[in-house]
Amino acid sequence: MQYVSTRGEAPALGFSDAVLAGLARDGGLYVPREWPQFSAADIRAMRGLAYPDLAIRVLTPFLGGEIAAPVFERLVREAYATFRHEAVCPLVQTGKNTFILELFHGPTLAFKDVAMQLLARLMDHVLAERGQRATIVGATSGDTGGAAIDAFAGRDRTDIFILFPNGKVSPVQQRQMTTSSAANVHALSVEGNFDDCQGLVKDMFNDHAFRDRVSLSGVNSINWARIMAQIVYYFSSALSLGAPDRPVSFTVPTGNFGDIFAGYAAKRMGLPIERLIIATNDNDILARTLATGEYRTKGVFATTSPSMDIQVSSNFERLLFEAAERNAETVRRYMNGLKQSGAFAIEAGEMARIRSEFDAGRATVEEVAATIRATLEKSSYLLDPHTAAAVHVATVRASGPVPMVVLGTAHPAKFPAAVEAASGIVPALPAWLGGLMTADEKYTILPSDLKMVEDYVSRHSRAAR
Ligand SMILES: Cc1ncc(COP(=O)(O)O)c(C=O)c1O
Ligand SMILES: N[C@@H](CCOP(=O)(O)O)C(=O)O
Repeated sequence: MQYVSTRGEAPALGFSDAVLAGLARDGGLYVPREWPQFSAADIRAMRGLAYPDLAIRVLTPFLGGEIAAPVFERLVREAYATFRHEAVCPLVQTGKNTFILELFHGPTLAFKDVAMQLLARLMDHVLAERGQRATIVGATSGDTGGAAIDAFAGRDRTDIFILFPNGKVSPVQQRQMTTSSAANVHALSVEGNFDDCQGLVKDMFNDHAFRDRVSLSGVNSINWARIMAQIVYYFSSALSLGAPDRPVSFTVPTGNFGDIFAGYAAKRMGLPIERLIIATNDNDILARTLATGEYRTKGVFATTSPSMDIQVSSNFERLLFEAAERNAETVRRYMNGLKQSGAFAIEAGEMARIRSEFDAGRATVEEVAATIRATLEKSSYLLDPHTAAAVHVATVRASGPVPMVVLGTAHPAKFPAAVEAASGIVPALPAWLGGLMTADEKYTILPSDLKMVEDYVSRHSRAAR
């Protein structure tokens, strides 16, 4: 299996190189050259598999034989042994034909753990085999950072630098990043918003001299392995609801478009998915794009679902590549438009292809709060604000007999203030995180300035030459 860049000007790479590369050298994102295919019979044969066994079955074709089967199996089993629920990602029924796929039973209570626990082990393995070290940078609007720090803390072959927007993440999210005592962990509070943090990360990758000097790797969903690992839970939930003999739809709380792109990938691999519904908060660039055919950035609003406070939705580039029938020149043109004027218009044929697979809707802060209240009253189920945004959109958009699965992307205890304001209930952190709110914090505040961030990373990375 080879991986190609959405911008067509970087070399195609094998699996291990694509995982270490993160962003392609032409600024594009890696995607598999072709989608592995599972027939209905293959999918039927997956019924009843435990989550790690299913992950091994679904993900092995992506490895291109580069990781020995027993090694991969061990890494997968270790990754999902960190989850506190036996099913890893359980499916909970909340209405007649509606389900929440709970993705928050990992160490940091967000769906990011599902991919990050595996990615850290894969990277460690590849680096150890090559006798190399890497410098990892990541941008977070709150959840990726904590998950990455948990997964990489104490790993000798990597130093990890997480950029989060100063004052714009929840206190629980911040402490999950700032209370690690591991020497290889660096939490950087950037004076800006998430898009600034993500822009800095991409600029570091596009500064090739810096990139090579520190052996840069990334753990955001620009890294193919993040998307790859997230494909598995689309299979697990659809199988529980009768796949391949019964189609399923998904509504996904969306920011950087990684999670829902994993659903698109599952569909391309043969999983019978009827609709993929993008749910945004007030930062509704993707809902507007689906409605108008134009991707146009505007200011970012702070909402009660901060992890989705995003304008530049990285993985939408992967969908554009597919919608343009893998024409990298079209993707380059769109991305140049985005860089120069903050906008680009998507051609009609491409928009039609996107609309044939996706719907989109948004939930305002008030609608999120009302949904938390209503779901508690109706189903005795306490939602976090991100999942609530998706439940609202699913309720407005879904109809018909096809089961609707909403991705439950975070535990409500990560956002106690918003959940309490909406429901009157203060969700408690699980016992294993009991000391989080009193532990000492350690972080560095930096301006949103490429040179200053690069200097900091260079000075603190053991991989820097
Ligand atoms: C809790 C939560 N829900 C939803 C999202 C959006 O996911 P994605 O960025 O993959 O679209 C995020 C951030 O990524 C998140 O942390
Ligand atoms: N919402 C994310 C933003 C980064 O997304 P990623 O999936 O590309 O890592 C977060 O919580 O940090």
